[in-house]
This record gives sequence, C-alpha cells and structure tokens, in this order.
Amino acid sequence: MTAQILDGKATAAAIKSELAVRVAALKERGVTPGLGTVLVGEDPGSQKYVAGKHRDCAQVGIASIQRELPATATQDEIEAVVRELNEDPACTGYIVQLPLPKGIDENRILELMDPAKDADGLHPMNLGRLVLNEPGPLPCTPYGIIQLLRKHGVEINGAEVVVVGRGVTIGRSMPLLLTRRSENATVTQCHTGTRDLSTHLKQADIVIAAAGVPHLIKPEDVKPGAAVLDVGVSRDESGKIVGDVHPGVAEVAGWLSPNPGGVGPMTRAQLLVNVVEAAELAADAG
Ligand SMILES: Nc1nc2c(c(=O)[nH]1)N[C@@H](CN(C=O)c1ccc(C(=O)N[C@@H](CCC(=O)O)C(=O)O)cc1)CN2
Repeated sequence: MTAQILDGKATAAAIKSELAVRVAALKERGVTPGLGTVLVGEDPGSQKYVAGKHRDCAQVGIASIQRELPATATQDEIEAVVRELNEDPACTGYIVQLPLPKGIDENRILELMDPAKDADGLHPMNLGRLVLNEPGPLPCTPYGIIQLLRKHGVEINGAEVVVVGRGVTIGRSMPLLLTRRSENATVTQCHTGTRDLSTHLKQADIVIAAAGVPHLIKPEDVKPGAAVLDVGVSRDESGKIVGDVHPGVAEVAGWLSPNPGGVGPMTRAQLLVNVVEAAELAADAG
C-alpha cells in the first residue's frame, strides 16, 4: 500500500482563495483586516513561520503589522508591544510567535492579549470557550488538521484517534476539537509518560504525531490504512525538517501528511480564517 498524500499546500491554497473573496467584501464595507505578529529573538524556524504568515496575508489582501524584539527583550518590553497591538485599530488580530525565550512568562503574555484579537485561539478565554463549546477562534494547527482530514474525505466520525503530544499549540486542544459532536471521534492522548505507545498506536484509525521526536512513529506500529499526520518538527544538521513519522509509514498508512507541505500550510491558512472571521464579526457589530 502507498498512502494517499494529505496535501496541505494545495488545501491551504484553496482556503486562501475563498478568503481573498471575503477580504474583498470586507474592504467594500470599509474594513481592512490586519494581522499583527510579535516575534521575539532570532530562532530561524520562528522567523520562517512568521515570514510565511505575512506572505499569506499579502496573497489574500490582509494588511501586515510586524513587531520584532531581540532575544534579550524583557517581560515588560514584550508586554508593552502586546498592549500597543491591543489598542491599534489597524490590527484586527494578532499572534505572539511561540516559543518565547527562556525566562519569559508565556502564559502572562497570552493572558494580556485582547481575546477579541487573539488570532491563535490560545487566550485562556478562547480556550475556555472551546471547552464550553461556545463560538470563538479555534487553535490553528488542530483546526487545520481537522480541515485537512475533512477535505480529503478521511472519516473522523467514530474514529479511534491517537494524539501524541501535550503541548499548548496542538496536543492540549486537539482532543477537545476531535470530541466535539461535529467530529465525534474517540481520542487517546499519549505523551512522554505513556507506558506502551506502540499498543495505542496499533489501535488507531488516525494518528496525530506532535511529539517533536524524529521518526517516533514506525511502520510496524501503524494500523494498515490508517491516516497519519506528521506535525513534529525537528531539524537535522543542515536545518532540514525531520518529522515524527518514519518514511516507511507511507507503505502501511492509507493517508499521510507530508512534512513539510502538510499541516504547516494548514496552520497558516487557519490563522487567516481566524483573522477574517474576527474582522467580519467586528464589522457586523458596528
Ligand atoms: N503563536 C504560535 N506559535 C506557534 C504555533 C502557533 O500555532 N501559534 N505553532 C508552531 C509553529 N507554526 C506556527 O506558528 C508553524 C509551523 C509550521 C509552518 C509551516 O508553514 N511549515 C512549512 C515548512 C516551513 C519550513 O521549511 O521550515 C511546512 O510545513 O510546509 C507554519 C507555522 C509553533 N509556534
């Protein structure tokens, strides 16, 4: 068996085309959505992701607002930028690129953001809305994964899903999304404390690997025909991405998301969806 590719690049391009139409409609109503980004430090991966987000904005007509601080920036300096973006009317939504340098209280920064401008869905109020099943911005990577599965016709309803990882951007909220009535999956969350990962993986119809451990998911652990999403990002000596999924999995899985070219572009597309939806809500309100 050779897995069908869950092509995030093409799927994200289709989502962006639809968004460009919605942005044009907003502009006719006198509203220009603007995405702000706060990047602290010089991590090459983060720089690349933020640059990609602004490239996407240009493609769909969203204005870009970029704030960069050195790795030595203090908690107070970062908080000042967050306060400034909260007040800036041109910035209709923004993100603080994670991770922040060691010593910075990430949660305090997220809590300080205006929840109405939280384009990542990571503000505690928006995560709470997700728990309560209330409308709000959805975390970008988890919702991007759901969209990727839906658009490729992978059955989520009733599926046994294993999520590997428990980080704030993916692992924490992925099960919340998958167990909503609209998705209706049964989820097992695995992490570094899981005693026998292999036993859980072998039961899974869908595997979401977000551990950041190169080639953690081996072909012999994957149920034939399963959908496998590779979200892990490690880098080799030359800076090339090494995912969580062993290349041999392509011979066993029914569907496989490439990495790069799978979940990453979907994360960026979902970010733009959140920005456009927030701008539409604000325009409707007044
Ligand atoms: N504030 C946030 N920080 C981080 C998030 C997040 O959702 N919000 N998630 C990750 C990084 N991330 C988003 O910012 C992200 C990861 C990957 C990509 C992407 O487009 N990747 C490309 C490959 C790019 C490369 O070559 O390095 C791909 O997969 O094709 C975009 C965004 C942590 N931080």
